[in-house]
Amino acid sequence: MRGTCRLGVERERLEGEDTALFDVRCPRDQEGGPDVAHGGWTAAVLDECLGHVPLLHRVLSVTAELSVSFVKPVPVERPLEVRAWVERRAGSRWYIRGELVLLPNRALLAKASGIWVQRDPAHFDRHQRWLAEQDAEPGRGD
Ligand SMILES: CCCCCCCCCCCCCC(=O)SCCNC(=O)CCNC(=O)[C@H](O)C(C)(C)COP(=O)(O)OP(=O)(O)OC[C@H]1O[C@@H](n2cnc3c(N)ncnc32)[C@H](O)[C@@H]1OP(=O)(O)O
Repeated sequence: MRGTCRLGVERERLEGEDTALFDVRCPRDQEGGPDVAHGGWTAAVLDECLGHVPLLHRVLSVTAELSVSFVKPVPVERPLEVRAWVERRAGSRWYIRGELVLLPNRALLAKASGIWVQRDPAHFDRHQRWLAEQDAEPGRGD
């Protein structure tokens, strides 16, 4: 699959059954320090890539938990790669891990693990109904 996204994911592909590879480049406008990515970009791109693993299996899911280790500063506008793989599945939960590396040497920059929960296509419609209830009853909070 080819394309671009605002996070700088340029290409994604499955490698075997349970691993996906993503060509990534941090856009200059995601800079958080001189020539390095904002940590929010690193977390977002790992969320995006790890969350695509169920999608590549035609399963819709949302992120329930995400943990990120920032190992090294991430340079902007350099070729990077994310490798994401399924650690295990339990019920509707997908436990997924991933790493962000600097090409060509594959030096580790960040790693992540998280839980994605399978949803049906009505997920966002239910959310809109919940939001309308919130608007109808300000102060309720549940
Ligand atoms: C998705 C449909 C999309 C359609 C359009 C396509 C667009 C393209 C795709 C776009 C993609 C965009 C993607 C994005 O941008 S995702 C954006 C960031 N994430 C979110 O917005 C998620 C917000 N949270 C929720 O919606 C709910 O809290 C969820 C859905 C996560 C759980 O809600 P709820 O609690 O009501 O669900 P349930 O009671 O039925 O439990 C279900 C299962 O989940 C397990 N569990 C729950 N919480 C946790 C947790 N924290 N850790 C571990 N596990 C947890 C639970 O044990 C159970 O497991 P099992 O017993 O079944 O095994």
